[in-house]
Amino acid sequence: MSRLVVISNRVPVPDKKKAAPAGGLAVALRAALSERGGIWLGWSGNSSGDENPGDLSILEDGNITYALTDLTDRDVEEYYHGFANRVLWPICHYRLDLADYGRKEMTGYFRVNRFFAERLVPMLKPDDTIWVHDYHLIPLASELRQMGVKNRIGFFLHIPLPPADVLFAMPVHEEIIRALAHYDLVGFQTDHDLANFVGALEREGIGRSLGNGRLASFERRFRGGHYPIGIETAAFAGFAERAAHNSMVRRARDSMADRPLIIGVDRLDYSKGLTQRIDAYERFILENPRHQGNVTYLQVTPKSRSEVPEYEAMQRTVAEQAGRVNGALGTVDWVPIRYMNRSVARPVLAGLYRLARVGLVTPMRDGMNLVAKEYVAAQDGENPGVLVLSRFAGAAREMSGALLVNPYDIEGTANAIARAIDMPLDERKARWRQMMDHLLEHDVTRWCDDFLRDLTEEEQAGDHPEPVNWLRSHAQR
Ligand SMILES: O=P(O)(O)OC[C@H]1O[C@H](O[C@H]2O[C@H](CO)[C@@H](O)[C@H](O)[C@H]2O)[C@H](O)[C@@H](O)[C@@H]1O
Ligand SMILES: O=c1ccn([C@@H]2O[C@H](COP(=O)(O)OP(=O)(O)O)[C@@H](O)[C@H]2O)c(=O)[nH]1
Repeated sequence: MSRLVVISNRVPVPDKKKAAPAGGLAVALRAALSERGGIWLGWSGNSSGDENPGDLSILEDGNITYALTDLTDRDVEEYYHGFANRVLWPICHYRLDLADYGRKEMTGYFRVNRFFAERLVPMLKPDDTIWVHDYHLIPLASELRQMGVKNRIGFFLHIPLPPADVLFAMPVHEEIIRALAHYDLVGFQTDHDLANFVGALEREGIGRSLGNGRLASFERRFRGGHYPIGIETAAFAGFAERAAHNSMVRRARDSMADRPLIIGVDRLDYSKGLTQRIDAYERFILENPRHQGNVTYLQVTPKSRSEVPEYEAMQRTVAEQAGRVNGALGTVDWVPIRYMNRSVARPVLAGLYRLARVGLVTPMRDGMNLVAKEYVAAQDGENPGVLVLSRFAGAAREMSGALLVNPYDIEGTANAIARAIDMPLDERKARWRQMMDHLLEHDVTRWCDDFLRDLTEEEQAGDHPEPVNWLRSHAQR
C-alpha cells in the first residue's frame, strides 16, 4: 500500500492539551494516514507578515508527519480572503452578486498554490498517493505536474460545483477547469455537482464525458465521481449519549423543562440561510400562538472569516435580526431565540442536538452540511427529533427521512417547523431509523475508503501513451 499525502488549507494538528476530539474528516484522514503512513501538509493559519515564511513546522505523530507553512500577509489576503473566499466561495454557492473578482487576488491564488507545490515536492516519494482537498487548492496538481510529479493525485471538492451559467461568470473559469483536468480523480459531494461539472466541460466544448466516470478535457483524461462525505456516526452517537452529564447540556435541559427546543448550528456564513431561517421561525411563532412562550430556538453560530467584508456585515445583520424578533415576541419569562456567537465543542453539541425536538438546517446552498448528519446521529432512537433540511444542502440527496424545505420559501419552512414540532412519535421513529441506517453504513471511513480505492485503482493520467486529441479535433469541426 502506497504512502498517503494529504494537502488541505487547514490542517487539524492533534493537540494533546485540547480535550475536544477532532471532527470526522480529521478522524478519517488520520486513520487513512496512519494505516499507510504519510504526510499532511497545509497552512499553519499564521502569517509571517512581510517576511518570507521560514521553514516548514514539522510535527511527528506516530507514522504521520504534519507539515505546516506560514504565509505572508499578502498571500493570506490574496489567496485565502481574496480569491478563495471572495470569488470561488460565493460563485460555488450561487452568489454571483457577492463575487469580487480581481486579477491581483487571482494571481495570488495561483502563486500560493505554486508555493505549496514547491514545499511539497522535496517531501514526495515516487509511489506516494496524493489527495488534495477543497477549493483553496484547485491548481495544486497542475503546479506539481509542471514540476515533474507523476504520482496519482486526487482532488475532493467539499463545496458545491454550480452549473455552467453560474461558473462561467468567473473570468478564469477555463483555467480552473484546466487545473482540475490535471488530477487523476476529481471527487464531488453529490451527483448534481458532478453533472454540473460535466455540463460545464461540454457547454463550451472544453471537454466531454467518455462514459463510466471517465472524462477528457484539455488533452488530458481523468475520472470524476461523487463521494458524499459522512460523519463518524457510531462515535458521534456515543458522544450524544454521554453528553447528558455535561454541565452545559444539563443547564440547557433544565432551562427547557420539557418544552420543545429547536436547534440550528452553523458558521456565520451567508450560505447558511440564517436570516431566512429567523424569518421562518418568527412566522411559525406568529401563526402558531400556542407555541409562543413554549418553543425555544437555540442558534449556535461561531464567527467565521471575519476579515472578509461580507462576513463582517453578516455578523451585524443576524444579531440585529435575532434582537428584533426577541424584542417583538419575547415576554417577561420567555426569549424566543437564544443566539450564541461562539463555538461549542462537538461532544457538547452532540448533547444539545439530542435535547432538540427539531434540527433546523436550512442553507441556501451547502456542499454537504455535516450538522444535518450529526443531528440525526445524536438522537435517541426511542424518542428522536425531526430534521428540517434545505433541499439545497448536499445532505438532502441522502437524508430521505428529513422534512425537505426550500429556504427561499419562508412560509413553507414555517409550516415544516410546525409539522416537525407536532409530528407523532411513530413517524419520527420511522423517519429517523431510515436516516440512521444510512449514516451508519455511509460513514466518513467509508467515504475515505471509497475515494482512495477509486484513486489508487485509477490509471494515471500521465500513463496514457497518446495525448487526448479530442479537443483539437473538436475545435476543427
Ligand atoms: O476553513 P474556514 O474558512 O474557517 O471554513 C471552514 C470549512 O468550511 C467549508 O466546509 C465544507 O466542507 C464540509 C465537509 O465536507 C461540508 O459539509 C460543507 O458543506 C462545506 O461547506 C470548507 O469547504 C472547508 O474547506 C473549510 O475548512
Ligand atoms: O460551534 C460549533 C459549530 C460547528 N461545529 C462543527 O463544525 C462542523 C460544520 O460542518 P458543516 O459541514 O455543517 O459546515 P461547514 O462549516 O463546514 O461549512 C460540524 O462538524 C460541527 O459539529 C463545531 O464543532 N462547533
